[in-house]
Amino acid sequence: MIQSDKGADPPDKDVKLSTTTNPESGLSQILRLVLQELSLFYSRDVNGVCLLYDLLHSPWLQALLKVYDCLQEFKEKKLVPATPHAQALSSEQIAILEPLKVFVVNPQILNQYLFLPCTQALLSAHDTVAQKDFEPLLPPLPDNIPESEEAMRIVCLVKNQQPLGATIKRHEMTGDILVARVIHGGLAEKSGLLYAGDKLVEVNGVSVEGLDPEQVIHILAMSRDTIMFKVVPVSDPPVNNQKTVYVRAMTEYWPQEDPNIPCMDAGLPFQKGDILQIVDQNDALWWQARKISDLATCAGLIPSKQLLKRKQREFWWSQPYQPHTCLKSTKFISMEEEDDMKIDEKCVEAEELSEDKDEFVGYGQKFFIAGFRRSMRLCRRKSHLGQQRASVCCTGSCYSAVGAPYEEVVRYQRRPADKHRLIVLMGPSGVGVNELRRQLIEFNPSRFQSAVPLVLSRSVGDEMRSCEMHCAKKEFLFSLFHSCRMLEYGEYKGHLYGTSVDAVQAVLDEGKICVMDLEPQDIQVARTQELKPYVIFIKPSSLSYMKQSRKNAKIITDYFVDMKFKDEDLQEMEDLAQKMETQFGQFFDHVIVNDNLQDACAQLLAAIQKAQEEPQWVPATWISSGAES
Ligand SMILES: Nc1ncnc2c1ncn2[C@@H]1O[C@H](COP(=O)(O)OP(=O)(O)OP(=O)(O)O)[C@@H](O)[C@H]1O
Repeated sequence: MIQSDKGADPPDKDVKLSTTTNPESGLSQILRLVLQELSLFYSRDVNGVCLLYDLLHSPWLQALLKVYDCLQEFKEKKLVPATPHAQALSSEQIAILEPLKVFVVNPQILNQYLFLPCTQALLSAHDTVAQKDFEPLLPPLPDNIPESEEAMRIVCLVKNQQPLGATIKRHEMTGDILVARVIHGGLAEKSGLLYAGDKLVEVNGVSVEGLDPEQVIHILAMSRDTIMFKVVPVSDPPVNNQKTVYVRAMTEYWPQEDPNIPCMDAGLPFQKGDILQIVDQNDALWWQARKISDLATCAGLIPSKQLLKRKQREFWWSQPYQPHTCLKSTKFISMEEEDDMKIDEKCVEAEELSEDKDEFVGYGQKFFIAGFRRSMRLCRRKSHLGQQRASVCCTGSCYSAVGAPYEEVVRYQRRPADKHRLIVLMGPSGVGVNELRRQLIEFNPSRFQSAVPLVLSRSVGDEMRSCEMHCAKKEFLFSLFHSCRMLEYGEYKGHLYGTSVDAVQAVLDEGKICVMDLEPQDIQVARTQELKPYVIFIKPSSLSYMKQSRKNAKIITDYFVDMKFKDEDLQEMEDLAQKMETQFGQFFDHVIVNDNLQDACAQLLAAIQKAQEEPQWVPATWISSGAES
């Protein structure tokens, strides 16, 4: 009754299925064997054997067994009905089975099976398809179809909750109304009957000749249960044989604010960092995509990479002139400039007064965490070096990485033998980045570690003794800046220091997880195949909660050390966090709100575990084909 359309064989994963569906081991084969066996008894006229022989030869049983075999064999394939009345057949069979219970081995099982509601429903559905008994009834085709209309196609779509998923346009020269695009996952695409380029002749029986697209849309909006199109099919329907790609949105897009989108309602809004599945890139200007958080829905229109870049450029030119650090000349710091870069003296003085408090005690021992000083992030921010580095490292890579609107991504799962991913913590000053890092390392020092920074050897003095730092010569430090091997750098107590890629690698080589904090503008240097950083943004909680929870917390400001948070500090923290999210949110793999410190620590541990053990979206350029999951 049900036949295959001779589709492709089921995939390898269905090995079990394919062995059980071998016709040779199917029910038909069993029946053949039984018949052979019975024929031996037939001549001896064993009681009831004749009856059984006839029963097994009956066409209804043959047909039912064939249904069973087909269902087994073509579970994965497109099915077509082989008989128009499976239901009647099953009732007939139930009636015949009843008096034959004595002869047929276990007829009750077949009986029960046929009575199951799901079997009944299946047979009913089968018959509906076989008899083409669809609702609603289509109006009959007119008898007098002129010769010239032979190439027309009548398409009837039943309206449901789904969008129609097609856009129309008027041909500039001919004025014809054409299907402009068919959106993936919409009603039109699922019907397989409408294609971009089809010319609309009638909608719901109304000729569209001379109408505006808006008027056609109005007719469509008025239709109730069904929409009937009469179309002249496009001679060469477009074929989408492009591979589906996944991208991370590096910018945001709001169709409602874009007057150039061909159809606002079909637009897909997205935010920085959203992962998009791009299903159609046939149009050079407008791609079709879905968010991976919503793959079941109809796709939407998004600007293509080229179009979005153009929009970005236009936006850039429309803004008032602002000097860009990337445009500054590339030069290195002279000794005099080094002196100019001295940290705020008041800050140094205050820090030195509180020197002892920079030591952390774990398990009853003095415990120095490499690169960890509470004042470091503040000092780094005060440094002029950040700008210098921007000019060193931005040649080429800066614009392309920051400016690319979409970044192709793939799923990556770290294999147990691979090095750990670098964990980068980021957040506004005072939010608790160092506190969380400290707690993490203290919790499990054999698993988590910071990278040991380098410091200019000539400047190491007594005041640096409490920090774990490696001394380096100026030429060496600068060669690292030059080659972008310095992840971050700044001043500490007036001394030039930096954390190199090699310092991170040294931690990773020990099989540990390297945890470091970075300023958002430094993230590009760390985003390499080598380090595969996982960026966790630490976000402040609500102002009211912060006022309560940070009552006894201490911060370092420009002028004071170990000062209590003032309301304006908390407000500043919130504003800065917002700016960071707006500007750099696309780089955040995970966000933790630092409400309760213990909760935040637990979340941090869980996030790090996920980063190392579970598949994550990473830039495609980080992954060689062998490593992709
Ligand atoms: N969830 C929290 N609840 C209460 N206090 C907290 C919490 N998180 C951090 N703190 C406290 O807030 C103060 C500032 O934290 P921390 O030094 O870690 O900030 P930071 O983000 O590293 O900023 P900076 O680098 O400028 O010092 C510390 O006293 C810390 O103990």
